[in-house]
Amino acid sequence: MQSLTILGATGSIGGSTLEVIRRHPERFRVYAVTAFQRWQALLPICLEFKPDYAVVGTEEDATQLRLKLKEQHCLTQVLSGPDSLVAVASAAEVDIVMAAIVGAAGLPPTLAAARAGKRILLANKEALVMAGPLFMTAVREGKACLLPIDSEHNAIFQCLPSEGATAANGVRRLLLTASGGPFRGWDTAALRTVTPEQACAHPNWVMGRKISVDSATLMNKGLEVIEAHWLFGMEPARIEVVVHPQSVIHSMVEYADGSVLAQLGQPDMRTPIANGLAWPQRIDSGVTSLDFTRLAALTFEPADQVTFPCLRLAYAALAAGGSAPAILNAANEVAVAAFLSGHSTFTGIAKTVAAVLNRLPTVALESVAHLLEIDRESRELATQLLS
Ligand SMILES: NC(=O)C1=CN([C@@H]2O[C@H](COP(=O)(O)OP(=O)(O)OC[C@H]3O[C@@H](n4cnc5c(N)ncnc54)[C@H](OP(=O)(O)O)[C@@H]3O)[C@@H](O)[C@H]2O)C=CC1
Ligand SMILES: CC(=O)[C@@H](O)[C@H](O)COP(=O)(O)O
Ligand SMILES: [Mn+2]
Repeated sequence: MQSLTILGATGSIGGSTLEVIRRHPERFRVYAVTAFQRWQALLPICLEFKPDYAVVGTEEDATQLRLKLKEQHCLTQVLSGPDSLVAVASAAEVDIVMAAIVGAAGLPPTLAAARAGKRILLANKEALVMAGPLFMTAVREGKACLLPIDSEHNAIFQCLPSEGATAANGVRRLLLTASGGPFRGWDTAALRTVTPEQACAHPNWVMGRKISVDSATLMNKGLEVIEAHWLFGMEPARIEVVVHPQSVIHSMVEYADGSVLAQLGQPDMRTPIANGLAWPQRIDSGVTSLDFTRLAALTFEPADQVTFPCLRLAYAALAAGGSAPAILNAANEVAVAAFLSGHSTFTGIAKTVAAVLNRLPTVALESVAHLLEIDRESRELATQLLS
């Protein structure tokens, strides 16, 4: 029996994780679940999975949740705040941590899980993008087992030899597939007036609002290029993006002999989640088979980095190195939040990210404290530019 902490249990990835775990009560028990503001959504999760701990954002919300749980005779203890996230991610009782908080808020508990040597199922790509070398050092030093959950990276992980991606084992390039998002084929003029609802209507995947907007700007693919660089130790020039609107092929690895290995499947996150939970074994995820006789054509095209400059900005930040990916990520988080709350335009996202990257110097990352200071500064500048 393996014991699991689910960071971000009330989100889209959190929900899919619980669906897979529900099928395997003999294999997994839930040690802790966390949410931020939606403590009401944590209540039924606690009642069903009976975790030892539940963590919410504030002590006020914790009091409310405690009351409701007591009424139902549920023994789950309720904690609050960022330190409690770190505690449940690194507790000795925990074997596996699902890192599914959205954004930079997920970094401290995920880093704590790495230092504590846990099996980390990494969905929270922003943590790796902002902290790349610091995070990978923590994984190495903590002897953690880092498994990618992001569908593209999980696909690549499945297509790579067990020693990973290096030129020495004959890997020529990694090919990340991109759906192109809901605005594929649109021009910049049309993008100026799109609404959050349009941007969140992903053609193939049902996901949280922040990642849905990132998919629409192609920043998601940019973050994924940086994520692939750190996960697989692959140089940026050998990480390519190809638009594949059907999202059936989740990514590919090309080898020196010209072979291309691809992972295919339904666009359903329960597949990579089950892969991470059971690796190196395979378990039922609840995902149905692909019916090849009913699949329409699988098509491919280049990404439009002129209309969607975020992908280009991410490649540039990766090339610049040091603090640039953290600045890119922080500015993007602020700009996406402004767009989602109606305070900025869709095209304003790329403009804000570019402006913040232009104004702040790229420096070497010295420590996590230094990184968090850069994150704070970048958010401050992005907020100023948007006001
Ligand atoms: N959804 C998907 O299919 C995929 C997602 N990912 C990545 O996984 C991560 C999660 O995405 P997704 O599930 O879609 O996101 P959601 O918005 O659906 O869920 C986010 C979760 O994080 C919690 N949360 C939000 N802000 C904070 C905070 N400041 N402190 C603590 N917890 C917080 C939320 O709590 P509350 O509910 O209380 O707000 C919720 O549990 C992202 O990094 C995303 O890029 C990667 C690949 C696919
Ligand atoms: C499910 C997943 O991993 C998302 O990151 C998804 O890939 C988004 O799709 P696009 O960014 O390709 O539109
Ligand atoms: Mn992805």
